[in-house]
Amino acid sequence: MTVHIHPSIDSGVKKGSGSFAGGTLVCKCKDRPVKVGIKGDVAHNHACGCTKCWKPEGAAFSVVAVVPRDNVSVLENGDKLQIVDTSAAIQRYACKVCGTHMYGRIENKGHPFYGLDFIHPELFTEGGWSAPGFAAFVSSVIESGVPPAEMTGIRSRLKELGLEPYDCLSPPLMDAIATHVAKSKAA
Ligand SMILES: N[C@@H](CCC(=O)N[C@@H](CS)C(=O)NCC(=O)O)C(=O)O
Ligand SMILES: [Zn+2]
Ligand SMILES: [Zn+2]
Repeated sequence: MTVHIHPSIDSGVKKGSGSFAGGTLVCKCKDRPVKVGIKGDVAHNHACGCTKCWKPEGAAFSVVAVVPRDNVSVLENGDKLQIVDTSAAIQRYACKVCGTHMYGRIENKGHPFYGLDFIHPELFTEGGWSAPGFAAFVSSVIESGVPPAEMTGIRSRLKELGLEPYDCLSPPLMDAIATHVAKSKAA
């Protein structure tokens, strides 16, 4: 049985061009799609298995990356955007009509990732963005209904795709969070 992770990587992870200059994210609506402009390439692109990140139909994982918040601007039909969960650390702005998450923003200035917005690069009309490099919150797919017995196959497939599976974030990102917490405590 083929394990489906996400349509944009199921047939292999496509390398980034190394010179992606940004582009436009577009929601799934045929009528008045929401368009969000992104300047520059994405960073820390990864697959995320958590229940909060937006996944396309049938996908077990999302593909999500960050960009500086100043590089994000709503270009068209922003009236269709609404925050999915105002109590979450990441305020995810989704299209009210098709449900696509267009960007996630952190408003808490004390959060380790404040200043970065979360986006789903598959929504770019352009190609060449930096490829996903690891898989985060892998065990969390069970919370979305994946049978625990499938986890060995899922982790093997992620490794085969070159996406090292972690049940939280990758070690460099966990270290960055811990460094932020340590500095905040010392201050
Ligand atoms: N097991 C939880 C994990 C949720 C979680 O912590 N997600 C991470 C990765 S996106 C996060 O930083 N969430 C913050 C937020 O959603 O605001 C779930 O699947 O719902
Ligand atoms: Zn839409
Ligand atoms: Zn997530």
